Amino acid sequence: MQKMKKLAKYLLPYRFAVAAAVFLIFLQCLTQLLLPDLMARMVDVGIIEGDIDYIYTMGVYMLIITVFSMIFSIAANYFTSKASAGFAKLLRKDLFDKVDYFSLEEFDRFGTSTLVTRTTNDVSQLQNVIMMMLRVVVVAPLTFLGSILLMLNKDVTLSLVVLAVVPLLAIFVYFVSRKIIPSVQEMQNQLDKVSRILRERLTGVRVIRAFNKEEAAAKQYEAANDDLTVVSLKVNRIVAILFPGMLFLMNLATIALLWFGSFRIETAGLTVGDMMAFIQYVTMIMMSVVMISFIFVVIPRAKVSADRILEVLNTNELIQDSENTVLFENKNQNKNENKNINENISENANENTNENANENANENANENANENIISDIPAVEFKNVSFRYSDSDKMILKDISFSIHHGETAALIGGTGSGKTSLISLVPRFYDVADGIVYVDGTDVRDVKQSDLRQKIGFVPQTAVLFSGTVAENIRYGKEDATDAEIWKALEIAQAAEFVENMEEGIQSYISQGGTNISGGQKQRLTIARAIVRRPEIYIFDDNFSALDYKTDADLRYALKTEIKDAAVLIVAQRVATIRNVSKIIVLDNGEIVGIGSDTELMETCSVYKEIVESQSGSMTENGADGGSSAGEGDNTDGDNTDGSSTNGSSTDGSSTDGSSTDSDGNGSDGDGSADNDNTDAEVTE
Ligand SMILES: Nc1ncnc2c1ncn2[C@@H]1O[C@H](COP(=O)(O)OP(=O)(O)OP(=O)(O)O)[C@@H](O)[C@H]1O
Repeated sequence: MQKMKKLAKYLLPYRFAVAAAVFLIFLQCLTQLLLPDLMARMVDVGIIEGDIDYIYTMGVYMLIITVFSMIFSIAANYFTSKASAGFAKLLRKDLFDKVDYFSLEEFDRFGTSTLVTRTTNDVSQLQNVIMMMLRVVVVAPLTFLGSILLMLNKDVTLSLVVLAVVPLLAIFVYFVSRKIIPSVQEMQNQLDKVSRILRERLTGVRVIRAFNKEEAAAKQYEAANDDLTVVSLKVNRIVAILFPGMLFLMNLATIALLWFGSFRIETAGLTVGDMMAFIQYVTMIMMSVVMISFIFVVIPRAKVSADRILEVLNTNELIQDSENTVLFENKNQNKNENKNINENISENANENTNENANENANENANENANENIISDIPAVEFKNVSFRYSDSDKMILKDISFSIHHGETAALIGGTGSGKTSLISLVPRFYDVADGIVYVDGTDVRDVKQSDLRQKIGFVPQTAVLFSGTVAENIRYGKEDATDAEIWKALEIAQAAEFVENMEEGIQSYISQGGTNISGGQKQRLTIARAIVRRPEIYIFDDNFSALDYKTDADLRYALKTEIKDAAVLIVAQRVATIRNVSKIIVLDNGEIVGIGSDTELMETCSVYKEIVESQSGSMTENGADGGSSAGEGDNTDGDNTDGSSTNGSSTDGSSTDGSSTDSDGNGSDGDGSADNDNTDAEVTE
């Protein structure tokens, strides 16, 4: 009941349409009830007594009533449609808004397919039920009671005989409908399953083709489809019993009526017209019982849909803005004040020292400021952070502490599943920590509005996601009012300007759904441009550069470095070569930080890091020895080689040879890459 109340509020704005519909259906129902009596009189007076005028008069009355009935019915349908469609519109909107604010925890819990089915199919189910209920709720009881009263008015004994069948019908309907409810629930779940498999198969079509898995995919879909068919058939079998069963009972009532009616005509003076009216009343009574029983079929379905919808609407997002959110501005103000104070202090201090020393100190300070840290308060700081997903007890991150300042770049490296993506998801507060605190600009991320927090962050997820629309529209996801010039600048930094220029309509070129008409690397670059266009204070890249060839990767990082000097950058990387020049490398192993430092430091102190480096140069050696021809591995090899020669010459002496052996594969582009990389890497070096 509580549930129904919650859903009824969506009908509230359409209460006038509902009231009008109910009133019109009521009128239609009354007109229907008048007809049998008019017909009875027509037969008894007009036909039996041969009064033609009376037949005409009654005929005209009946015609007028029927026309009115039709008008009422059409108008009622208009209002019921208006109310039910409006209800569905509001409900869909609320569902969408709700889901829009779900944190990733809720998406993980529900899954995308069921959220789609709940917002579409389940809402349509409720819409249909409302349409039907508005009619049935008025028609069924009114017809039922009206017919009984009119019948009793004509012949009480005969009425009682006929009415004896009604409880039989009611009991039959009750038992059948009880069987339907669980099957309907199961049917809805199977429908979810089919749509989930369909979605997976369709989005993964390339993988399926590449691995010749069409048959397996078809089999999996077939199995789910079969399950759905089985359970749908089960429901329909019950429905199939229900209606003939009811018709049988209705016919039984009519036979009983004719049998006993004929006696009543002989003995109690029942007229033929009344007998015919009786038959119509019985039909109307049975029809109203059928209508009510139909409710029993539809309501369980609607209940399942309502439950599924309410489950979404009643979900409390695990991540919500706290009641007393603070503004970053305050912090920044403090920060600036602190900065001013520091500047004053250093000015005073400078005045008191000798001039030469002063100049040197200033130069050093400026260099440091330009290259590295801009303010004392870290842009991102993890303090003893532990984290686990809500559906599991296993701690994915354990006691993580590190910080990144504005103007600083840090790289996160570690094996697959070591927790890199989980870690960076905590910065924009996609998830909440289990323990410890994540600070952004010195403020606990739980203390600020999520929108304020995310405004500061340019997050590029691991999987490149583009929406159907133009390149410009996709980039403007990052900044709604970005000018064309800003978009081009972002594209330039993301190394995407060239290929967008070559597209027929430049930034107005259309990207099809999911970005299927551009390459993986191009897609990735557009998502990077989308983050850059908003000029955030913090950039987070989740292993986005591995989809790029090494030259583009290096060019992009160089452009980033020169264009976004003040921002803090956190890069998740798989290819060690791409981050070896970063001064702060954070090594993650099994959810724990096992080393923080520069490449040189880590090579000496961190066995996990050394292992990662060696494993990647190891694969290089194998490639070299085997004359490996994989383009991807070739890229990697070049990368390591370049990096090795520019930063760690001694330790990667071996890779130098590997590099040349890969080049000797005749991979021209690799050769190019390494030449450019030598340059760029030197410049990227922090
Ligand atoms: N939504 C989730 N719910 C439950 N567990 C998850 C979820 N996402 C990831 N995990 C688990 O958390 C662990 C860390 O995963 P994470 O994606 O953070 O690793 P990663 O280092 O980014 O891996 P990769 O380099 O392969 O992207 C894994 O064991 C994974 O199974």
